[in-house]
Amino acid sequence: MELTDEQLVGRALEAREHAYVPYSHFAVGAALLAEDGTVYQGCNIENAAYTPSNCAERTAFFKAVYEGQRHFSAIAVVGGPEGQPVSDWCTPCGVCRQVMREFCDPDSFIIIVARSPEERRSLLLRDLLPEGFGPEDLGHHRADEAGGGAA
Ligand SMILES: O=c1ccn([C@H]2C[C@H](O)[C@@H](CO)O2)c(=O)[nH]1
Ligand SMILES: [Zn+2]
Repeated sequence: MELTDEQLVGRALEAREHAYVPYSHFAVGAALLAEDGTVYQGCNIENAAYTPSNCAERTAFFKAVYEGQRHFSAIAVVGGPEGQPVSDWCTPCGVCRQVMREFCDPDSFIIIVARSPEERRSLLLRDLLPEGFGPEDLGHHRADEAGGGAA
């Protein structure tokens, strides 16, 4: 049975529980849906040196790519002050939008931002990263496709 958007947000809320955020105290969770139906969860992971911090969205993408996934349909993202229920929208940062651009079709990949499983907004990657720079701009096909590599 296909996962609903509501269920994907539930998985993002679950992931948020694992956020390691001793510096910002802003906890984020993400749930990335691969085209084969597998869900990869991610949380933000901060660092005393600050710049090595990783967002929830990228944690989910990097877990998935490591597991061999290259095709994705959607990601749900929830975030807010640690220890409190989510009460506002949390949209992906620019770095995460660029990571999405590497693996996802801007015209079909959906970013679901949510305050709760019931209160959601669905955004298209194209609208969050207009005229983005991607693999094709370097003459690359998607790396997993036949004939991948330089065009
Ligand atoms: O969409 C977002 C926005 C922020 N953060 C993280 C980065 C940092 O750890 C904290 C505050 O910016 O939230 C995410 O994980 N995803
Ligand atoms: Zn980010």
